[in-house]
Amino acid sequence: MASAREAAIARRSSPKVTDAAPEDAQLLELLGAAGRVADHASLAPWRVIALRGAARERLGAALVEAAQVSGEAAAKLRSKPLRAPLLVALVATVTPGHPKVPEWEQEAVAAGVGHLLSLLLDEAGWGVMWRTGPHTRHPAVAAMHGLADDERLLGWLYVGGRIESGKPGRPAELGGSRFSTLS
Ligand SMILES: Cc1cc2nc3c(=O)[nH]c(=O)nc-3n(C[C@H](O)[C@H](O)[C@H](O)COP(=O)(O)O)c2cc1C
Repeated sequence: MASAREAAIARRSSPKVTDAAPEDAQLLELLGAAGRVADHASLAPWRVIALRGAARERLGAALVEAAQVSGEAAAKLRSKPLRAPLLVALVATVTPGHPKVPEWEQEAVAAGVGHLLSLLLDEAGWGVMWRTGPHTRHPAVAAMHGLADDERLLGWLYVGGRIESGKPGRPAELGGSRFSTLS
């Protein structure tokens, strides 16, 4: 098993994947670990929804409704969710007006779960790519997922069988101005 550091350095996004996908049981196991991110007041302000099969077609239809396009543009948009056999929708379940934990902190926790889940899926050998787009928070897209009023979509992890690209990932070294020390 890779160390957390080794897994982070090895991780890279997979824009193209095969039709293989992890079962719900494996997703649940990995989510148990991903849900261990730091979480102010332990609100667990997140949930995920696995979209498989025809649910991806319903998402495509919701994207077209959101974009108000037709013809070729609609066909292109409708097919986007079909690029992977499994889409893991990442949802921030925000408690508004919490006395200690503002909304941005709750979204940060949900995003942390998304990043850690993406890392764990990558480490388990799956191809993963986090995708969003201009319609991620459109009401039609929220309705397709059955989101409640205080739930916000953070995008989808597109997951499938990994195709080795042979291309190197981004370098792990930090350049320039991303680190400084105050003392
Ligand atoms: C919140 C979020 C949304 C993203 N949305 C998209 C997207 O819609 N389209 C895309 O090509 N990449 C998107 N990305 C970036 C890719 O997932 C990926 O991280 C990037 O291409 C860098 O490649 P790497 O992860 O292999 O270093 C998104 C990443 C994050 C964290």
